[in-house]
Amino acid sequence: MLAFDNLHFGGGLAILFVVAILPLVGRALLKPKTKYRYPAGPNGSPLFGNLFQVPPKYAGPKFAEWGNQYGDMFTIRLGARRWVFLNSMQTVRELLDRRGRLYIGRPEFPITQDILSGGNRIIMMSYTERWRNLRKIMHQLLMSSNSDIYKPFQDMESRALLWQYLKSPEDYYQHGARFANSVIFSVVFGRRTSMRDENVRLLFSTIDDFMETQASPSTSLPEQFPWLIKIIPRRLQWFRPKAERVFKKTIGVYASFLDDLDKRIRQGQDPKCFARDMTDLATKYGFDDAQKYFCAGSIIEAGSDTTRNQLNIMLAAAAKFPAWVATAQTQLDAVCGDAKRLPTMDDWAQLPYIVAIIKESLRWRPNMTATGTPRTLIEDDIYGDYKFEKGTIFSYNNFGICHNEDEFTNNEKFLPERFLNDDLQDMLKGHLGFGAGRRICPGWHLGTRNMFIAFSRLLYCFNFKEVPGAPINENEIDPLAHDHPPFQIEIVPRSHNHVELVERECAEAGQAV
Ligand code: HEM
Repeated sequence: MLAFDNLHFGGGLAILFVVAILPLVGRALLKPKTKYRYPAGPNGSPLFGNLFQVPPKYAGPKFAEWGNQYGDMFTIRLGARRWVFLNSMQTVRELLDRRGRLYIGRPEFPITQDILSGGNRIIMMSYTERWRNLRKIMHQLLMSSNSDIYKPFQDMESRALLWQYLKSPEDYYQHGARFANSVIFSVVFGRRTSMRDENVRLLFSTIDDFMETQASPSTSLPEQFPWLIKIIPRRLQWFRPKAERVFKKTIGVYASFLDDLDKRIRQGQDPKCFARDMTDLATKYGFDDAQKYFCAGSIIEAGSDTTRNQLNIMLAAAAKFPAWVATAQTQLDAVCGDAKRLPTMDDWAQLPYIVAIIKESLRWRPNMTATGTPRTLIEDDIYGDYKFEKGTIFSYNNFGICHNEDEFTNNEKFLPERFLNDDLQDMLKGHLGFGAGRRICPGWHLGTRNMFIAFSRLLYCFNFKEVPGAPINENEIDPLAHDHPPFQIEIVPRSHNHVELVERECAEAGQAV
């Protein structure tokens, strides 16, 4: 979808201006640069390239189709920029992993990063010293040796999750959102959250604002023509007022998290949380206030929505393919008995099937990134017959690879068994759910532990069914469904004993939020 929704008179003028100069720029773009050689790809229009062939939502199947047509790689042009898509696990491993040093930048996002995020969102940051410092802070916070620190929060919040599923299963999507948000908020700011918190509601609305603008490569016309921003007079930039408003709102929400922490400390509380160390580290690296706010806020944002979506994906798969749920429950019952006790993180080694479910849920449907996450090449590179120019954008064709029969047989089915192999315990192997190379998700360890505790407990205590007359469309699980259910689903306790177990073990955690 193009960013024409709030078009006003200034916007109209700007578009006239753009249309007038595009032919000149188009000619320059089309000039062949014989030094470089790129994989083939679908034809597009001279000026906009393939921009209008990309569906604005749920673009995965279109990219899978191109992947099937062109093999290992294909090239498209979105606006002014050339994108190469990698269509096999092998090319992703070779280019993004083995040559990760080169494939480490991010493209320019002149609206969603420079204006809407004030240049501060780590996910869209180019390869700069600030990005390197932020990654160091994230690693310090999220490294696996810290897992004992976040384990109690995951235990408590997953108990609250079960309680809420029991009491109001129709709000399952909100309970998942609260679970994910409260774990990361407790780790970073030392406080649990509830969906009634105004700040949590505002946080999710800032994520929506951001994702709506950024989600698809074709979301916004000027974003695909970065030079445009530089030449359109500022007062004619029709996208700017909204982006600036969102930036202001986002900074306000993030600042309120740190202000609230300061207030609690002044009141004599001594919350043990990472925000305190993070602020010291950010000061050490010379971050200004906005950069500090985004450092904390980005972790909350990244840690909340991804786990929430992953829960929705697992639920959809459970309702559509009940056979694997029965296998999971047999293993859970063997370890925890008949509603005797809840699974815990210490059961990890005895529950390999749950670990396989985590990996299959990351493969079966993409979380936020059906078409992968882009990165830019920071030096020229040669691969086989191809020669790529520095600055070219690369992405892994996430949906296309995961739904290619040569990579995954019976790819449409949810089959955790496919991951029951020697690589089972390497949570980054065999799928692209956490990305690849040096931009890989730094929160993968926390993310997988979130999934383990939530998946195992939910599958132990509940059954999931499609609602008659409302089949789940697994190709359209809305990743931004904060205020409405992404699909209808029937959630029922497995037995009276399981109800009693949840009442007994989870009431305290659940009633407090
Ligand atoms: C189910 C859980 C999660 C999934 C599926 C997920 C997925 C992803 C993906 C696909 C990327 C892009 C990687 C790339 O470009 O190759 C990413 C980046 C990132 N993730 Fe996660 N993530 C999850 C949980 C988390 C958590 C819990 C945190 C932090 C608490 C986190 C923090 C980040 C950050 C900061 C980045 C940006 C890294 C960069 O650009 O350098 N994620 N994540």
